[in-house]
Amino acid sequence: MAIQRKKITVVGAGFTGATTALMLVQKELGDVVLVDIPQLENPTKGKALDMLEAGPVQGYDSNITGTSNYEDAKDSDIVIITAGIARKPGMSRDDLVNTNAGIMKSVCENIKTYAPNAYVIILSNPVDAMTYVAFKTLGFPKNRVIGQSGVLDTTRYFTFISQELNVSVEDVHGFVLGGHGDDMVPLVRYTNVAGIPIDQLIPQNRIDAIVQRTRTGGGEIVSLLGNGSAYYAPAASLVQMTEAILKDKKRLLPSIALLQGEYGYNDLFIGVPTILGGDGIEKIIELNLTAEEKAALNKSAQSVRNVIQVVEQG
Ligand SMILES: NC(=O)C1=CN([C@@H]2O[C@H](COP(=O)(O)OP(=O)(O)OC[C@H]3O[C@@H](n4cnc5c(N)ncnc54)[C@H](O)[C@@H]3O)[C@@H](O)[C@H]2O)C=CC1
Ligand SMILES: O=C([O-])CC(=O)C(=O)O
Repeated sequence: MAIQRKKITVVGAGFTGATTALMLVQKELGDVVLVDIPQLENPTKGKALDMLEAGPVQGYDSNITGTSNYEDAKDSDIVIITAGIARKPGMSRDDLVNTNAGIMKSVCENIKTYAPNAYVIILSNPVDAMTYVAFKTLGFPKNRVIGQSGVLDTTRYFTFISQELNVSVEDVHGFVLGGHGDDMVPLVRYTNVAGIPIDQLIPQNRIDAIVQRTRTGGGEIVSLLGNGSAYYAPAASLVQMTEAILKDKKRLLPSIALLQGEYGYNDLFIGVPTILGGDGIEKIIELNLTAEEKAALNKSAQSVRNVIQVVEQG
């Protein structure tokens, strides 16, 4: 049988979804189907056609179509869910929970019907809880239901470190653990620049400031934009995760994964280091944490549990 291009569906054709779609075709990771609600079918088709027409200039052959019909997502290899409302200044991500839980359930019912073998990556906020809602609705195995937060939080952390030291972003390594909220845990002890621990390069008070700016990085953008939230770095993060899966790269990237005993948590979706490859989350990496790091992670885990409780009561 002829080799076929991969099929990637992006649900939600707003700021994050449309930007993700463009970055996916720019990298020729597959043909993209952009899905939004029926009331926005024409604008969704229009965005997709506009992106398709950039192909000859940019040199990509990936196809991209817009639709409100989930049948067009049939047999997708990857589904990325960005559907939902975004926060505005003064709101927390958790304020979105009730609206977005309803949207997530309806989207996942369709994905379950039309793309039962897909690897599903969730972006909609509050993303740890939305990944849990998606998992419950889809009924897919846990390796195929993956939330995005840590790649984004980590790329922000790296940006601030590289700016502080005036070094290439390519030389900064490490990651951020925990829920995608202001309690997230940038792991300073595991952060280095070309192998040199950052506490040998940056004074403690500046590290503390970078950690704090990372934790509130999403809010910083929300305040600046005034009417929505970040989309370029979130889209880039989704594309990196998609590429890791489609190319079976076995990248060690932070993902929101279902923990069943790892880090001492049960039945909790939260950000942890994972191996992302051709079978989705192929492994969760368990790190030794100091008492202080574990306490910080416990606090973040409790925040996620509180939001999940709202979902379950609603
Ligand atoms: N996890 C993360 O790191 C990040 C999460 N987000 C979240 O992603 C979500 C999307 O953000 P934006 O794209 O900026 O918002 P947006 O408002 O620009 O786009 C959302 C799109 O979802 C669509 N939509 C709503 N209900 C739908 C349904 N049932 N089926 C299909 N599409 C539906 C809307 O019509 C809209 O076009 C928000 O919840 C935001 O908080 C955003 C950035 C980072
Ligand atoms: O801050 C928001 O609401 C969107 C988001 O999750 C981020 O940019 O980290």
